[in-house]
Amino acid sequence: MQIFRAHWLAPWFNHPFLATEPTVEGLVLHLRRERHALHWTELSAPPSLEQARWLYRLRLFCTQGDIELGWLPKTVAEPLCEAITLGWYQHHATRVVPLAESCLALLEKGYLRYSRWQQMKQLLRQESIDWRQHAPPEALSDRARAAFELVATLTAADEHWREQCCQDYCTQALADYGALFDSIEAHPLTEAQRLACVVDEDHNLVLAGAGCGKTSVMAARAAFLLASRQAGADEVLLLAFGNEAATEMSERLARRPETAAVKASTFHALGLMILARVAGKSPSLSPLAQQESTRINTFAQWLEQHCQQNEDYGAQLHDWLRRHRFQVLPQPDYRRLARDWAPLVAALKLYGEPEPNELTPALVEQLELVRPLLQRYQQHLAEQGEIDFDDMIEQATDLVRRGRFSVPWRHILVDEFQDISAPRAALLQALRDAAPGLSLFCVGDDWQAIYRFSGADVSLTTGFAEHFGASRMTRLDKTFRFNNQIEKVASRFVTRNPAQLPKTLATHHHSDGPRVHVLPVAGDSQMDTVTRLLGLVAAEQADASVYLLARFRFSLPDESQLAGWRRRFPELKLEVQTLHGAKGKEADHVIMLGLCRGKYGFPPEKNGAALLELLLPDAEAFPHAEERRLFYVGLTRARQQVFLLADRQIPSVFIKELLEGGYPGVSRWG
Ligand SMILES: Nc1ncnc2c1ncn2[C@@H]1O[C@H](COP(=O)(O)OP(=O)(O)OP(=O)(O)O)[C@@H](O)[C@H]1O
Repeated sequence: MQIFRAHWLAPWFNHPFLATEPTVEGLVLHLRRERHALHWTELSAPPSLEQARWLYRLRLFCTQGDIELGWLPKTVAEPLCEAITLGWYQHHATRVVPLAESCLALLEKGYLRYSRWQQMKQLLRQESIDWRQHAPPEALSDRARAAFELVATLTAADEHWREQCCQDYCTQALADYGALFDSIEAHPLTEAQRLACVVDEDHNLVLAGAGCGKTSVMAARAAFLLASRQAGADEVLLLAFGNEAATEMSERLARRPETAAVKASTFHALGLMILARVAGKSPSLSPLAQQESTRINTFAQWLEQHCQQNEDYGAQLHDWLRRHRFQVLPQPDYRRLARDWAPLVAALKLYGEPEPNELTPALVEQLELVRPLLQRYQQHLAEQGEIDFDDMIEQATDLVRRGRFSVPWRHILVDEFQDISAPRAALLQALRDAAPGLSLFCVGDDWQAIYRFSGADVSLTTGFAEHFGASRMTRLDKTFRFNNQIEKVASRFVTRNPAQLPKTLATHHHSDGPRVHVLPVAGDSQMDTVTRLLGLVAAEQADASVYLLARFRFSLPDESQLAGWRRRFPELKLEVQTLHGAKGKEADHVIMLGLCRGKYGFPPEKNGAALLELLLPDAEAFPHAEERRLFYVGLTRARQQVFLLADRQIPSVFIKELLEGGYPGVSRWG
C-alpha cells in the first residue's frame, strides 16, 4: 500500500501526523511513536482538501471528531485525498451496490406500486449515509458510481417522483401494446380503456357507467398481462358473480388465442376449489343452498312442524301473523312465510343478530320467530355434513388466512365489483395477504349496485381505497350503448343521490329528441300498449331487439302472451327479464312495465322488511337508493329508446320525478 508522507518540517512544528497509509479496511495514521488505525466506518464523509498557506491539509470527518492531516505538499495532498475518497467509497460500495440492485429489481417489476415503493423506502431507511451529500469519485467503477447515484436519487424521491414513474410506465406500455389494444376486441379500445388496462397499482378500481365497455377492459387487461409477460395464464384469475357472467367471460377469453388459457370463475367455484384442494375432496353442498324452491319448501315444512311441536311458538306465530300480515286463520301460509323469511335466515347467519338497542319490541318478536328457523337450518346442515355457499366462502377464507392454500395467482380481476359482499371482499383480502405482490383489479359501477338484499355492500366500491388500501381509480368515460338523451335522463336520475360517485359520461351515439318516453296506461291495458309499441318498433326496424323489463317477474307477460307477439312480429328479438336479470345485457329498445306504487310497485313499498334492513350492510340515507339504481340499470339497457309504462292511477314515484322534476330528455305520450 502506498504511504503518503507529510512535509519533512512537520515534526519540527510538532505536527502529530507524519504519514498516512490507506488500506483495504481504512487508514493507518503514522504518528511520532505509534500508529493509529482508523476504520472506514469511522469516517462519516469523504475528506475535504484545504489549502493552508503554501501547504495543504486534509480534514477527515470522523464519528469521534474531525482529524486534520496537515503539512501536506500539494503533490501529496491531492492523491491522498483521492485515495481516501476512493477507499471510503469502495468500502461502502460493498453495501450500497446490493442495496441499489434490490431497489432496481423493484423498479424493474413495472408499475411502481405503493407496496413496491414502501419496500424500497424500507430498504433505503437502513442506509445510514445520505448519499445525496456526496458525488462518487470518477475512479470508482461505473457500476458502483451508478449504484451511489441511484441510491441518492431514490433517497430524494417523493410521491411526485413515484407518480412520474407510474406515468412513464403507462406511457411506455401504451406505446408498446398499442397494436394489442387496437385488435383485442372487435373495436379498438379507447384511450381511457387502454389506460385502465395498464395501470397496475396494488388495488385497482375501474369505475364506469353502463355500457362503457367494462367487459372489454377485463378481457383486454388479461391479454395485456400475458402479452407483457407480467403473468402466465395460470397466474391470472377472473372472477364474476353469476354462472352466466363467468361462462360469458370464459367464452370471450377462449375466442382469442392470446387469452384462451385464462380461467374465469365464480366466487362460489373459487370457494369450492379452495376447499377441495385443501381437503382433497369436494365439500358437500346442501341442496337447500343450490335450489331456491327446495329451500323454500323445506323451510315451510320446518315452520309447520315447529308450530305443531311447540304450541307456544305456534300461538305466537299465529298472533304475529294476525297483527302484521292480516293473514286469515286457521292455517298460516307457510310457503309464503318461508319465502319472506329465507333472506332473514341468510342475513342472520351471515351478520349475526343486531344489537338489542337497535330493535323495537315488534322486531324482537319477529326475531324470536325467525331464530328457530335458523337453528333448524344450521342443525340440518350439521347432521347432513353439508355446507351452504356462505359457509363455503367463510371456510375458504379461513383456509387461505391460515396458509393452508397456496395461492397461484398474481392478478385477480373481478367483474361487477359493486355487487361484492363483505365476506367475499374478505376472501379477496385473504388471497392478497397470502400472496405478496398479488394485485387486485376490480371493475364496477356504483351506479349499478343492486344486490344489497343479498348482502352486497356498495360502500366497498365507494370506499374502495379505505377498505383495501393503496389503490388507483381509473374511469371509463364514454358509453357505447345508449345515446346522449338516455344518458342525460339516467345519469341525472341516479346522481340525485349524492352518495353516488360523480362520473361524466360521453356518449358514442347522438340523438336530437327525447328518447325516454313515459306512457301512462291503465293497469289492465299494459299488454295492449306493449302490442302497439312493438308494432311501432317493428315498423321502423323489423329485426330490432326489445327487452320487456319489470321490477317483479309477475309484472311481466306470460309465455302465451309472448308467443303471440313472437308470431305477430317474427323478426323482432323479444326477451323478458326482471330488472335484476337484465344486468349486463342490452337491447335496441326497452319497455319497462309495472311502474306503479304499492307493495309490489317500483319502488316497492315494503312494510315487513324492517328486520332485514337492520341485518343487511349499512342502509343508505337517500330514499330508495338501491331501487333508483335498479331503475338506472333498466334505463341503460336500451341502445335507442326506453318506453316506461306508468300506471295511470297510481304512477311510480320515479315516474312522477321524471315528469315533474324537469328532466329534459323525457317525453310524455298520451
Ligand atoms: N372501444 C369501444 N368501441 C366501440 N364499442 C365498444 C367499445 N368498448 C365497448 N364497446 C361496446 O359497448 C357495448 C357495451 O359494452 P359492455 O357490455 O362491455 O359494457 P359494460 O360497461 O359492461 O356495460 P354494463 O355495465 O351496462 O353491463 C358493447 O356492445 C361493446 O361491444
